[in-house]
Amino acid sequence: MALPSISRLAARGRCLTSSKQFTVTRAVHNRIPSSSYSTAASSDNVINIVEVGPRDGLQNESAVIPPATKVELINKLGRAGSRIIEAGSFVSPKWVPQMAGTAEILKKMDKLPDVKYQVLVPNEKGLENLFALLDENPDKPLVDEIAVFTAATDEFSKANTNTTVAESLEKLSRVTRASLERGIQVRGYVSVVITCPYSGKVDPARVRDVTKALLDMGCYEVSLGDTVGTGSPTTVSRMLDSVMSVNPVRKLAGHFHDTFGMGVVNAVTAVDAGIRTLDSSIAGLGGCPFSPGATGNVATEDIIYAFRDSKYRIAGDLEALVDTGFWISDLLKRDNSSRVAKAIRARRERDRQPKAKL
Ligand SMILES: CC(C)(COP(=O)([O-])OP(=O)([O-])OC[C@H]1O[C@@H](n2cnc3c(N)ncnc32)[C@H](O)[C@@H]1OP(=O)([O-])[O-])[C@@H](O)C(=O)NCCC(=O)NCCSC(=O)C[C@@](C)(O)CC(=O)[O-]
Repeated sequence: MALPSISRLAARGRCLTSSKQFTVTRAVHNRIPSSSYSTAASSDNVINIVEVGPRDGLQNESAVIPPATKVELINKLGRAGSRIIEAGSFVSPKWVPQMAGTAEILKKMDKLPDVKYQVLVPNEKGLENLFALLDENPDKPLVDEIAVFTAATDEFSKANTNTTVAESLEKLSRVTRASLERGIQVRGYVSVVITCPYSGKVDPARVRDVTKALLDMGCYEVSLGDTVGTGSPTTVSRMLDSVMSVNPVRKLAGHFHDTFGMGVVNAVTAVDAGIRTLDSSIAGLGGCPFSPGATGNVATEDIIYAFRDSKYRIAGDLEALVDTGFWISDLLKRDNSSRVAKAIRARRERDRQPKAKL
């Protein structure tokens, strides 16, 4: 990916990132009673959560979800303390019909000043559509960043975006450059970092190299996706050792699906390895349309609970997030996949029972 101006643009992207550091206000703290939050992203004790529920969580739902519901979900998450929200995607509606209304959602959602909103963009067409929307709405900064995505295997990349990995990196370098030129920072995803649903076990060296290509083209961070959710602490550690041998850990994030119930332990493994950004989905919503059998992301509620009473600080009001998770699960008529949310609801019900007289 040796495009001449990429490293210069990457440097600009980094400056943008630091100029966008958010200031914590008393009002924000007041809204987040159950956990403290600092935006000092360099602090070793802060874990950032990227809430992917409105995008990764909803993209696989077969029933049409009205845009107003998606807007309300995004607003509820922001009010419950989520600080980075993936709000939708500018992918082809023929490929992922559920994401078709993203432009309308961005226009209608509340854009909270202390929340960073990102959208997924697969190619130049998607970026053109996003730029057209931004041009039509010059007074409202609708998004803070985009996310581009590729995979560690050609087989998955073909199924997901109709390109090989090499072709996709070439396309994404153009998308990244154009986005950075417009002052919009870019996050990258690598899918199938442990197992590919089409070709099996994935060589960690492939993940290492694709991650490096995304960082070299100017992504400020790369999220490592266990798309299928087969990872365990051993395989995740092995993959991270390889990726971290050439890529700075502070530019990596963990994105774990919970198919085998390993989402939380894999997230803890990633944090132990030095990663400080985790992707998760409210109520564990989700699944990738091109990863048959995979379930949703690890639940946001479970991640927040896992680090409670630890040295780490994570933004988010757990009780409000539990309410949001049950609200959306009930609307979608699906089971809430968060064990923590279920336990908290059971505790609330017990607390409501009249106490037996001694
Ligand atoms: C990349 C493409 C578009 C290539 O799809 P393609 O069919 O090869 O595209 P094309 O360039 O040949 O264009 C075909 C038609 O689609 C249109 N088109 C082309 N691009 C767009 C666009 N952006 N928005 C709207 N329309 C578009 C284009 O204009 C044309 O329209 P026509 O001339 O036939 O009327 C397609 O494969 C696609 O949209 N794939 C998206 C797949 C997807 O969204 N997957 C889920 C997200 S990734 C994920 O979930 C994993 C992640 C990130 O969460 C991490 C993890 O867990 O691993």
